[in-house]
Amino acid sequence: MIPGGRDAAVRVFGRRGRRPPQTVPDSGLTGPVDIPEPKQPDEPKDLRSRFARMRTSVAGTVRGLPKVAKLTWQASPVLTILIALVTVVSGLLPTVTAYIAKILLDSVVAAIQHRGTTGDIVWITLFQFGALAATAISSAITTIAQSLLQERMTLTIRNEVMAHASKLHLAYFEGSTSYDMLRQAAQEAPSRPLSMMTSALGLIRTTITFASMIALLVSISPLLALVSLLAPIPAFVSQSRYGSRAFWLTFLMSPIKRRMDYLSSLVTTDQYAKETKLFGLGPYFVERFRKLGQVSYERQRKLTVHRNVAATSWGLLSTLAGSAIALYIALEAVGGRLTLGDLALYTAAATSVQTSVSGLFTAFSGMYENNLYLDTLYRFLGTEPEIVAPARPRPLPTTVEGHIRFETVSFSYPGTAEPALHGVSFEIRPGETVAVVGRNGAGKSTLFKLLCRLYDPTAGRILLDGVDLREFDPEALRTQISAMFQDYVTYQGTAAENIGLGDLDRLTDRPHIEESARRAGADERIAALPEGYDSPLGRWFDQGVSLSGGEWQKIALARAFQRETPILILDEPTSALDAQAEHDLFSRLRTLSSGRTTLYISHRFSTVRQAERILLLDHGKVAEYGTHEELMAAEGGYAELFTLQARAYLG
Ligand SMILES: Nc1ncnc2c1ncn2[C@@H]1O[C@H](COP(=O)(O)OP(=O)(O)OP(=O)(O)O)[C@@H](O)[C@H]1O
Repeated sequence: MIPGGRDAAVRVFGRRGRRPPQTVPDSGLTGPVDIPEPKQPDEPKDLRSRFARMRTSVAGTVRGLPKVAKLTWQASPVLTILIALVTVVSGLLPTVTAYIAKILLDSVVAAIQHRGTTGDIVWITLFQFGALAATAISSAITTIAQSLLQERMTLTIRNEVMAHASKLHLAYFEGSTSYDMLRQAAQEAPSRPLSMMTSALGLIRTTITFASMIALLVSISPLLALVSLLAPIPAFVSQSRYGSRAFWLTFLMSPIKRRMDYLSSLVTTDQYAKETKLFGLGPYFVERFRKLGQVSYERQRKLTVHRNVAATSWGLLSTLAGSAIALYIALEAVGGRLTLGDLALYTAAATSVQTSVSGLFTAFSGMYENNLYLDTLYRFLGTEPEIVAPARPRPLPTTVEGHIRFETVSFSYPGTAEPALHGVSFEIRPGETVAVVGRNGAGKSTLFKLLCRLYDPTAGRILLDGVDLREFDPEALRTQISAMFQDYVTYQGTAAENIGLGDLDRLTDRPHIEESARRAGADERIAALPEGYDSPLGRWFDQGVSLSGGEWQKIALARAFQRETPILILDEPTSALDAQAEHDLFSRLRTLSSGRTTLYISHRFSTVRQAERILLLDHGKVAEYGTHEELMAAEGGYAELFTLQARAYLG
């Protein structure tokens, strides 16, 4: 679902539109390509609210500055000081240059009229050279400092984004709005603080130029100063308006861009290539991508054209004012009220004030636009992880026994009405092995996720050795659990790394890794690889070995066995294993799980019956719980499913 999908659909088709909202597909795979955007905050229409909004955005932008300055300082104090010094100097240079030009012209006139010497002219030219050289050097320093800062700041921010993302709760990654925010923070935001800083420094530099120039202008003609001041305002207004629209479009485009990225990955990633080819989906996906791209381009085109046409039209007003000023000065010179040097100075000053004012506005609207992106970054960085340690976490017992108790646990995934678990109560004694069974969607994996505290129950509680899981530090709790999930990860690394990552403390402990591989039944295959445990797995490597599905599953199992914990959780551990490998694993599991509380999910009843107790879930509720014999004798749901499968085997 895109954020506000249903509302958005209503906006597109109307309340009693051509199609009922629920039939509007927003996956991007079929249906209209003009995927509606989430609602953009309304543009204020009347002057008063526009002014109020401007005040808010100025305040917001200014408030954003200290954070950015801090980031820049953190990235490099030396470069920050350097760039600040150069800014002040380069702010003054245009005024100095203009003043030197005036003196030079006046000296030339004086020399012509035999009131001065050529020596004066040489000196002034030397000064002029100095000022021009300083301008060139300061601009070079700015470029160098900026690109170095850019590198460092991008690294700092990407680090922060990664560090924060690694702390966030699982549900955050599963919501589409938060996913968009994460995408913005990871891709757009890293370059923004420096742009913001550059704009802010530009603002300071321009202010210095502006103040010194205006001082010159006011002393000669206040009217001239006023006209130069007012002319560029319209250009600013249009800039700030389109700046915010550009942000919204990039942000809002996320849903459409996300679908484009997905379509592109369907065609360009090895993972999907087989199916895409078999079903002949390639050209279809390419065509969908093209259509979505067209919509995205059209929206971007409209904005770019409007933004630039408006800016240029308003900018013409400023040009007109500039020409009027030039005429005024020229007439004054003809009238003999100004010297030739004054004429040069005023022309330079007036032009400079005008460019400064529009520069000020441009810098400010740049800051405003960057600030909107930064807001997203800060909002992301400000998102509190929902699964956190309590203020005073209870220390884990020195030996965790693995006594698990669910007390009327209910759970609904965020944004869903239907509970995935409903009033679930059961108990597992320390060291016991329990198989969890049930139809697809019954809530089995959810149960495991709650036990690992990837989510917290909506109601009820889960106890480990008599203590509510929420009283422990979740990270400490997870060190007590080894788990293999249904959708395990296949790391693009060596076989040893793939297993070693299961226990960071023993990442390079080769004998232990080999033992874990033996436990999972992966050792023979790894030994047969070209470089044994050091063989790279996966296609990212030139010499990477492609493993079969079952072989990968054994590696993932070995990773789970790498940790020696009191609780072992396996979500369909043998779904990809052959019959022999499955049999071997379950034979070993008896030894492997001795003294550990073990839970596994399986749809194969031959393995399920080997568990000490069996928990049957049905529509998120505990339907049956007991030994195989008890449940068979009860002739309930378990007995029915068991017989169904057994009969199929016996023909
Ligand atoms: N991340 C999620 N967000 C929202 N709903 C979810 C999420 N994961 C699972 N669900 C829903 O919760 C219910 C239980 O899912 P769960 O994965 O626990 O089922 P399961 O019993 O493990 O199924 P299977 O045997 O197919 O693996 C399902 O109806 C599913 O649609």
